[in-house]
Amino acid sequence: MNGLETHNTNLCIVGSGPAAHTAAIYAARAELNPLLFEGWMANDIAPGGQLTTTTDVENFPGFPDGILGADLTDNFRRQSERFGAKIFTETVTKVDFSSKPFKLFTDSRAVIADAVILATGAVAKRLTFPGSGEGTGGFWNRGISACAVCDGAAPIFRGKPLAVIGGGDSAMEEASFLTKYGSKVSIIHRRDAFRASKIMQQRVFANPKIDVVWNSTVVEAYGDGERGGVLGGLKVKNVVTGDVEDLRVSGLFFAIGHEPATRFLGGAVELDSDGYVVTKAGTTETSVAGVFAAGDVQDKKYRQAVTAAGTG
Ligand SMILES: Cc1cc2nc3c(=O)[nH]c(=O)nc-3n(C[C@H](O)[C@H](O)[C@H](O)COP(=O)(O)OP(=O)(O)OC[C@H]3O[C@@H](n4cnc5c(N)ncnc54)[C@H](O)[C@@H]3O)c2cc1C
Repeated sequence: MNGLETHNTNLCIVGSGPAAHTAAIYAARAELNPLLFEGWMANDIAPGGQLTTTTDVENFPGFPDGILGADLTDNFRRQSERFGAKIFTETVTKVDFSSKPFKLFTDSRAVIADAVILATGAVAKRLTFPGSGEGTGGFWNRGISACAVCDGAAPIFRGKPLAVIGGGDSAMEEASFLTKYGSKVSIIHRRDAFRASKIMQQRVFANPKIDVVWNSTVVEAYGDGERGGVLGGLKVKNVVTGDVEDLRVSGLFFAIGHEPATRFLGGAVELDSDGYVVTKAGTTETSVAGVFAAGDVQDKKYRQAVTAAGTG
């Protein structure tokens, strides 16, 4: 097909996280000979998906001592391969679901598939400022996280002041959740009002462990002199007055939303207003019969490895 190497398959799986690999393990064991495209830095995430961007995963059953995210995804991949799933480290850039069999394209391959499982996940949005990154001088995964539910219970946050950036329902939920662990939680919001639902706001305002830093953005994260390379605090700028204040915290959680990886679909299946694939309630069926969606690409509520694996 147009000079591309062409493959025919019963099932093509797009993605590389727990949803994609669970689907691959089940399909391979059912002798459907699935082809899986794990992407090559698709959405700037390594093959393996979001878990490759974190350290210890402590809430995935079967690993009582926790497991590194990268090791867990390596295990998923090995298990898929063990049962014969064929894995390509390429990103699917285009699809054609207008007729059966379905067609999918990477830069070098075309796939003709009877069925498709979309498991391309989502990306937790992050902010960039001095100290927010990885490596030397940055506190990503050393105090800064984009997932309070995943990381909030870590010992470095216990009994310490914490902060959340955001103003929507997730920010309210994450701040409330973090009060179980932190000594107090500051929500930093760039406006003078939240867009979260009223009930979520009320819960936050009624919680004595939460305070709100209105009209403010974080301009810098700095380290804790005593504890080496972990987060010690933030420089927070009031966008109205221009004043910069110091906020001592041991944890900072971005709760500014996720972006589902659905652009490459070009409208081939129905998406909701936030860009997530719409599935029929209680199933993984999309608007196109024979095309299924699993994991975070169709789930903006639970967004956990175990739920992604469950739908896969
Ligand atoms: C920092 C952080 C820490 C987390 N910690 C935990 C935790 O401790 N416990 C927990 O349960 N959950 C945790 N999560 C959430 C968990 O990682 C996700 O819920 C889960 O990984 C979602 O799995 P998924 O299969 O939907 O896909 P994802 O993990 O989102 O992976 C999908 C992957 O598919 C690939 N892809 C995307 N587009 C294409 C394409 N067009 N072609 C080919 N490949 C493509 C990319 O590599 C992409 O990353 C964490 C998330 C983050 C961001």
